[in-house]
This record gives sequence, C-alpha cells and structure tokens, in this order.
Amino acid sequence: MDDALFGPPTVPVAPGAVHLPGWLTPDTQADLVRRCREWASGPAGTRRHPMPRGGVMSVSMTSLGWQWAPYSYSRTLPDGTPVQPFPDLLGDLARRAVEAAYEAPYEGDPYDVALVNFYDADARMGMHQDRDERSPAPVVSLSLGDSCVFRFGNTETRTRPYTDVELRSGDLFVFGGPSRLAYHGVPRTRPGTADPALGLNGRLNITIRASGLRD
Ligand SMILES: O=C(O)CCC(=O)C(=O)O
Ligand SMILES: [Fe+2]
Repeated sequence: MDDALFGPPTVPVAPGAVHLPGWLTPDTQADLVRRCREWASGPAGTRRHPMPRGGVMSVSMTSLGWQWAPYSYSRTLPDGTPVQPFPDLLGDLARRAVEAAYEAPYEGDPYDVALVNFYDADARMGMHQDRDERSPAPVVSLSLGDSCVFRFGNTETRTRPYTDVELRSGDLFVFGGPSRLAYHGVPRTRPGTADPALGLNGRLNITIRASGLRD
C-alpha cells in the first residue's frame, strides 16, 4: 500500500480494538516526549504505585486530570497534592485518535484523564482490565520510544486467547466497544529500539480515558 497516498494502515486486533502503526508524526512524537517530561517533573511528579497485595509497580506513572492509583481515581495524591490539570491537547488528540480508529465522528464522553507510563528496560505491566472508569468511552493508547510487546487478550480471563502486538514509537492503539474491558498488559519492552533522535531512553505510553467521574 502507498502510505503517502492512503495514510498508515489500520490493523484490527479484536472487535473494537484497532492498531494504527505510525499514527503520530515524528514531530508530534518529539513534542509529546518533551511534554511528558514537563508533566513528570510537575508538582504531582511520577510515582511507582504500591500494589494492594504487596510490591511496587515497575512502571513509573504520572496522572493528569484525575490521579489514578490501584484501583481508583481521586483529585489529590495521598499527601494532598492536587493532580495536574488534563491538557486540552490530549483531549483533542484522543478524539482524533478514536475517529481515525473507527472512521466515524466521536460522540462519546469527554476525555478527562491521562496516565503517562514510563518503562525502563526492566519495567513491565501485568495483565489487567482498565475498569476504574464509569464511562464506556474507548481507551486511547499512544506509544513513544522503545518498542514493546503489548498483549491484548479477552474480557473473561487473564490468559489465552490473546494477541501479542508489537507497539513502536508513534503507534496508536484504541480499544472500546466489545473490547473495552479486555485484559491487556506489557510483558516486555525492547530496550535500545527507540530512534536516538527522539532522545528517549526507554518507553513512554500515554493512555487517555474518559473517567465518567464528577467532583
Ligand atoms: O503501556 C501500555 O501500552 C499499556 C498501559 C496500560 O495498560 C495502562 O496504563 O493501563
Ligand atoms: Fe491498561
């Protein structure tokens, strides 16, 4: 296919789950990396959250709009620091992402929360559902830097059947509809695969959601 003429391909992974490789231009990727650094160095900073059953997450997270920690949202961090605002830029990007993925206008709830996930070479994320939102709006996921294996499963179990998708810098993955509550995770990243021009050592993932929550 001629990408210049038709745009990047859309790869269906499951009903309602779509992978759009290379959806972000290199300039937008660089801009988002810069902004992620700013958000991560903000007053609410980045956290490796403790897990309810012990241990600490290996992924460092920054929340925007609503603070997420296993397994709920709040407007403040445990020490009372207010969560940073949700940037309009990410709301616009999320709407455009869903419209590109489903080739239809977006008419769902407003996007109001983003998690910025940083993976160093050893970080991974176990199979889980994104189920702390009250809105059925699709989850939008953007990848920057190192590639990873993104495991996209089913709504019933943490185990097979699942599909392993290679997510590279600039890729968009959207999951909604019948796949909204599918289990998914990141069993590994591929350290050193980021384009050196991006200036990022590791992987960033921005996941954008509609919380459906009100103060
Ligand atoms: O890093 C990813 O690609 C997935 C992140 C994720 O599933 C989450 O933040 O809930
Ligand atoms: Fe998730």
